Amino acid sequence: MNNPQSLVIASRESALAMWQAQHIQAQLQQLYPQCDVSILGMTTQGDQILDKTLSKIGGKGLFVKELEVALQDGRADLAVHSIKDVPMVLPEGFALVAISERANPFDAFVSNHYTRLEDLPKGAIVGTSSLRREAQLRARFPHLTIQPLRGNVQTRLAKLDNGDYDAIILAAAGLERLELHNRIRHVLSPADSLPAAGQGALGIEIAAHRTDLIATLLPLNHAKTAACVTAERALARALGGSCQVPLAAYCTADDAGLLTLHGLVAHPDGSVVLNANAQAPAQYADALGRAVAKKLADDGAMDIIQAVLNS
Ligand SMILES: NCc1[nH]cc(CCC(=O)O)c1CC(=O)O
Repeated sequence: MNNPQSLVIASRESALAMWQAQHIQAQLQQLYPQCDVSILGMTTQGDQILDKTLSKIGGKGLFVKELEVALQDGRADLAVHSIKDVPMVLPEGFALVAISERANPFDAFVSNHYTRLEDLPKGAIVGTSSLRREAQLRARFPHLTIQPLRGNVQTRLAKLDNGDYDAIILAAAGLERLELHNRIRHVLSPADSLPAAGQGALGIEIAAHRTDLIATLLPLNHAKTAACVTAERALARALGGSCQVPLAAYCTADDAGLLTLHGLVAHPDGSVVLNANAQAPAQYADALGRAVAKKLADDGAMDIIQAVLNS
């Protein structure tokens, strides 16, 4: 059935999540002009619990669970997520049907007084609550002080502007979507900060029993992005990854469909950084992810990950 009468999109209520839901809403409205496409905004546990480090309270699933309940009970047809916030293994009964075209995949350096990471003096305070960002920063710039920073994008910027930090690291995509690109001083190269699996891409989730929606939503899928994100997520999944571990995965595709996947696992203190990469045609995206994960595991990644999970 490719002429839906109505589609309800479940979304978190943060400004970034709402922008993302509206972005998909506009695409669906263009595909199906007769359809009534609406957004159901919801607050999730992840939005409410701001006082603890996210990795200690259950991780990324906290941002998607309420949306999944709405999918399950039929209040919504699809959920739009930043795919980097979606756990590598979906709960039983849910499926990702589409991954839309990726925006800027990189991390951004944001500061009111400095232009680049290289310019920060010894002891300068950099805000991030991502173990992935922290580990890479500590390895490359051991003279910096890393301090936790949570909240939505606007909250984090307000904490920077208060003077609590000399600089903060945020995903470039989030800032660009919110028309805050003027806050970006410098986009970090993958060598300075390899991004999280799926960073900058959106994932469309449905309840698995809603097979009627598959054909409807398939046009939202961007094949090249989907192949890259599939490889990145396979790597993260093979290493038991979530935001609870300092893990990065970034894949590019050339015009012939050849994927190049980079993976990184690092100790949060920056003392060990493991890198691995490999190439494969797009149809082997999942195997490519597992192959790079295997290289990292052979180099000792599981010891680092276990130590972090036990700490
Ligand atoms: N962890 C929160 C989150 N989830 C998605 C984005 C940005 C958009 C994206 O990566 O697609 C952000 C903000 C950030 O990491 O700075």
